[in-house]
Amino acid sequence: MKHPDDDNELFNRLEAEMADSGGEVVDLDKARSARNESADPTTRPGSDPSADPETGRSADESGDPTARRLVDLPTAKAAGPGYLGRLLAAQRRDVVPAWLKSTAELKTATGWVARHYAHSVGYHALRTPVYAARLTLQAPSGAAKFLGGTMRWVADREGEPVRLAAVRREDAAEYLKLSRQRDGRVRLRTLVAVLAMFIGLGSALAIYVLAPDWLQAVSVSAVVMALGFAGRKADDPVIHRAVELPKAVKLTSDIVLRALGSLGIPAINQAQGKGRDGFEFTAPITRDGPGWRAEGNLPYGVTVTDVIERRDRLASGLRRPLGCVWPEAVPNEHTGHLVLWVGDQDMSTSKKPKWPLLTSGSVNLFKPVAYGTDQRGRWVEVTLMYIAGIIGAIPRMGKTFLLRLLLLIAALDPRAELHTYDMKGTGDLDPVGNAVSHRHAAGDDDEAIEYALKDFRALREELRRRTKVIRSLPRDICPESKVTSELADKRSLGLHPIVIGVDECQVLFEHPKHKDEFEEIATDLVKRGPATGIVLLLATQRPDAKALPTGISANASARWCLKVMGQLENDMVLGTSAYKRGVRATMFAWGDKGIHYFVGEGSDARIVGSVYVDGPGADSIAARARKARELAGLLSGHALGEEPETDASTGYDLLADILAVVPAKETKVWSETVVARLAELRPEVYAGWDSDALAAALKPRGVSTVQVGRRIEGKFTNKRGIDRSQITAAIAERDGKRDAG
Ligand SMILES: Nc1ncnc2c1ncn2[C@@H]1O[C@H](COP(=O)(O)OP(=O)(O)OP(=O)(O)O)[C@@H](O)[C@H]1O
Repeated sequence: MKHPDDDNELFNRLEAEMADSGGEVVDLDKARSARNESADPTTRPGSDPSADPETGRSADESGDPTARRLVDLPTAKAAGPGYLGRLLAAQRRDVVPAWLKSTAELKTATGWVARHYAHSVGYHALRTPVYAARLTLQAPSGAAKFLGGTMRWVADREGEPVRLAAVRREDAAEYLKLSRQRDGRVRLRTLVAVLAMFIGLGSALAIYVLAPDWLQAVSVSAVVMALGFAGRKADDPVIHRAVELPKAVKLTSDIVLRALGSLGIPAINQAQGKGRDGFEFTAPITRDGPGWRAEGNLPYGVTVTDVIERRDRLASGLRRPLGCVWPEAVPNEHTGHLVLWVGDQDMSTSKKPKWPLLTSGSVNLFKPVAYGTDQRGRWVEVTLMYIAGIIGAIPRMGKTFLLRLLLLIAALDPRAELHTYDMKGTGDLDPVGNAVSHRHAAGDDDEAIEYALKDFRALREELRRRTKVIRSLPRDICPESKVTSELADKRSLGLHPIVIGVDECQVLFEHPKHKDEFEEIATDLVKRGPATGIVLLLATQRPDAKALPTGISANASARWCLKVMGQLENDMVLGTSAYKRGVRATMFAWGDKGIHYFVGEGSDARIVGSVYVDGPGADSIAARARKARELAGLLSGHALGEEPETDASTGYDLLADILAVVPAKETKVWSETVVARLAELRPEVYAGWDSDALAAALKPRGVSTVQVGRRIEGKFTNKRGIDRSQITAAIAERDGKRDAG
C-alpha cells in the first residue's frame, strides 16, 4: 500500500528542484504516474530512469526549465548495499538437500523404494505361469508373423511402392535401375536366409541329438517365448503393471501463472492483461519432497496473505485438490515473497510414515520428539519441557486427539507425573488417565471441578516448593536456574516433569464460582511452570478471552491451531497479528483433520499433520508407559487407585499446620515440641518426624530453625526451634504479601 507520506516527500522534492531551476508548478498527477510506471515490478529492465517518460529525453537534455524532472537520482540504480553487503545478506541454499541429511528420511525413502520393487517382483513371480501360458498360446501367431516378415524382407517388399510409382510414371530408366537393384538385393537376402535356415536347423538338430534334456527344454522354451512375444497384440499386453503410480502433473511456470491470474487480485490481472507475467520467479521450479516448489515475488503491494486467503481459488487454478496446495510466506523476507508448494497427494489422505513410538521406545521429555509430519512428509518435533501450550480449534477437527497424543508422549517418559482433565467428559483421555496419570478426572460436574481445584491448589504449592528448591541448589548443579534432565533424575529433589493436560479448559475458566482461582493458578503455572518442570497444556474449542484468559494465551510458548473460523480465534491461539502475517488456520479445509499450525518456542509457524493414534492405539501406548513406570517404581496417584485425600505427599500445608499448632502468644518453640504437636494434628503425615526432618522440610520453604533457650527447673537449655514470626512471614510472601498472622 502506498503511504501518504510518500506523496508529501515526492511533492517536497519536486518543489525543491523547481526552486533550483526557477520552474513553475508541476502536474503532480502526471509526475506520480511517471513514478508509478518506473516502479512497476514487471517493467522491462534497461530503461533509463532519468529519461522523460513521454519524450524519451532527459530534462537536462531538453533545456526546458519548465520540463518535468524525475525525482529519482540517476545514481539510484547504483545505490544500496554493495557486493559484499549483498553477499552478507544472501541466503545460501543447502548444498546437501534436507532429505539427504536426515537419516530417518533417507531410511524411509529407501524403505519405500525397496518395498516398491519387492512388491513388483512378488506380483510378477506369482503370475509367471500365466505369462508363460499366454506366450505359448501366442507362439503360433508369432511364428506366422516371423515367417511372413522374413519372406517380405527376402522379397524386398519395402521397395515395392517406389517401383510401382516408376511404373505409373512410365519412367523406364528409373524402373530398370530399381529392378536391377532389387534383383541383386533379393539374391543376397535369399542367400542369407537359406544360410540362416541351415544354421538354425543344424543347431536345432545338434541340440536334439547332443544337448542334455534341460538345455533342450530351455532352448525350446526360449524359442516358444520369443515367438509368443512376437505374436503379442498391441491392445492386450501379456504383462500388466504391478503398481499404478499416481500421475502428478508437473508444475510448470505456465500453470503457476494461470493459477495466480485466476485469483482475482487486480495487480496480477493488470500485469497479465498487459502481457506481463505478474509474478517474478526467483528460483527454478523444483521437486521438493513429494511435490513441487515454486518461489518468487508477487507484484508490488500484493502480499502472500492475499494469496493464502484465496487458497481455494489457487487450487482451482492449479487444477489440484485443496489439500495439495500450500502457499506460504518466508520469514524474514518481504511480504510479497511467495513460496508455493504443490504436493502430489492431498496432505490429509497421503500415506504417512509409521510413528516410531507407536510400537516401541520411550521418551526423554527434555529432548525433541516427533509428533507429526509436515506437508513434505518430514517429521516435525516438539520438546515438551519448558513450555506452556494451548491447542485451539473448532469442534471435530482433532483437538482432543492432539492433546492425547502429546500426553501419550509425556507418558512415555516414566519420570513425568501426569495430571489429565477431560472436561468434555467423553473419556477421550481415559487411556492415558487411567493407566498412568497421577491425577485424572473426566466431566464437568461439581465433583470433577472440586477434584481439579484441589489439584490446582496443590500444584501451586508444588510450584512454590520447586522455585525454592531450585533457588537453594548450588550454581554448579543448577547453572541455569531451571530444571534439567539430570535434576529431574534425582528423586530426592522432587523436580521430575509434571505435565498437566486440560481438554475443554473453558469449563474451568468460565466456572461461575471458581473461575478466578483457576485463572490465577493457571496463569502462574503458565508463567513460572516451564522453568520448574511443570508443563500446562490447555485445549479449547472456543478460543476467546473468556475461554482462554489473555494472561494465559499471551504467555503460552507453544501453540497448536487446527481449523478456526475467524481472525480473532486465530490470533488468540497463534498469537497477536499471526493472521496479518499470513499464519491463517482459517484456510484449513473441513477434511484437514489433525492438520494445524504449530508455533514452537521461538520458531516460525509450521503446518503439521499430527500422528493419528486411535483409541486402541492409545491404550497400547499407555499400557507400555504404565509398565515402564511400574518397573521404575514411579506409578502413583490415580493410576494406583489412590484418592488425593489419602495421598499425604501433596495434601498438606506445613506452614499453615505449624501456625495451627503454635498459638500467637508462643513466639519461639522448640522443634521437638512442634513435631509432637504436628503428629497429633495430622498423624498420617507427621508421625515419625524429628527436629531434623522439620528443619529439612522448612528449608525449601525459606524458613530456617533458630536457637531457642528455655529455663527449665532453673536450668537454662538451648535447643533448635522455630520462630513463629518467620513462619507468618513465609506464608505472607508465599501468598502474595497477604498478612498471614
Ligand atoms: N491426526 C489425525 N489424523 C486424522 N484424523 C484425525 C486426526 N485427529 C483426529 N482425527 C479425526 O477427527 C475426529 C475428531 O477428533 P477429536 O475428537 O479430537 O476432535 P475435537 O476437535 O476434540 O472435537 P470436539 O471439539 O468435539 O471435542 C476424530 O474422530 C478422528 O477420527
